[in-house]
Amino acid sequence: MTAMIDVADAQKTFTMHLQGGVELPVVRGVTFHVNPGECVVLSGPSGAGKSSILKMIFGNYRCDGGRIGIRHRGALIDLASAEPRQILNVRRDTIGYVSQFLRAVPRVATVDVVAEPLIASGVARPEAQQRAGALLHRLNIPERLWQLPPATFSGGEQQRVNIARGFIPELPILLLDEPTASLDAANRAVVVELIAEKKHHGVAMVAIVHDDEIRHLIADRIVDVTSFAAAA
Ligand SMILES: Nc1ncnc2c1ncn2[C@@H]1O[C@H](COP(=O)(O)OP(=O)(O)OP(=O)(O)O)[C@@H](O)[C@H]1O
Repeated sequence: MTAMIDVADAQKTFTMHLQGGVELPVVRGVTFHVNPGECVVLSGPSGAGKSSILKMIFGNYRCDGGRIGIRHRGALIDLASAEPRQILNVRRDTIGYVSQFLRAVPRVATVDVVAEPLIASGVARPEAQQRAGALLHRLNIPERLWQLPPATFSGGEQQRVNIARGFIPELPILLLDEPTASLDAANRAVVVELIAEKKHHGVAMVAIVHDDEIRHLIADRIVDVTSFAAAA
């Protein structure tokens, strides 16, 4: 099977320019792949480099070496050496990222915050809003809140809006950074279902989850990043 994500020997060292150029090696030799329809969960203790690896795959952190192979519109491209414009194209058409926190534009109604990625990809506004509403409904955001901006919502409500916004586009790769962190059991179960549906549609996912129960429910494989820790 052709992998959607193929990371080979990737490494990252942070250079602390404000601390006299101190070098902080974080990971090296990062090697794993993700097939379509598969969810790989990164495990390892706090500070081991899980989020850094996710950001390397999203092109937020540039690698110092190795390859981040991404299947984009049928061709394999290396994000480790890609130009910024190509990274933006990959984010538009191929890789979605669900971060832990919602970064919403002020004064935009919740339903539009969720619908926006679909509208940006060419879906007509009424259909995008209808699909956004269906997802908000599944995630137990009451309809009376849909026209309000999410800025004043509770932490868990904001996270569910964020999940809806992250899951709504139909992209072939999805990166999940603690998608269930502040959710109750019922909403955690909805997220597990949404992940299962993405798998069914062939989406390749890389996730960070600290909850052991969720990890075992969603993981097809677990990659322990401790083995990639760079010696300081
Ligand atoms: N932008 C950055 N600049 C400098 N150091 C960084 C940066 N991002 C991460 N690090 C360092 O890299 C190491 C790994 O951090 P990372 O967030 O990837 O770990 P993690 O395994 O995701 O941890 P946690 O489970 O606590 O979120 C940490 O020591 C962190 O301080």
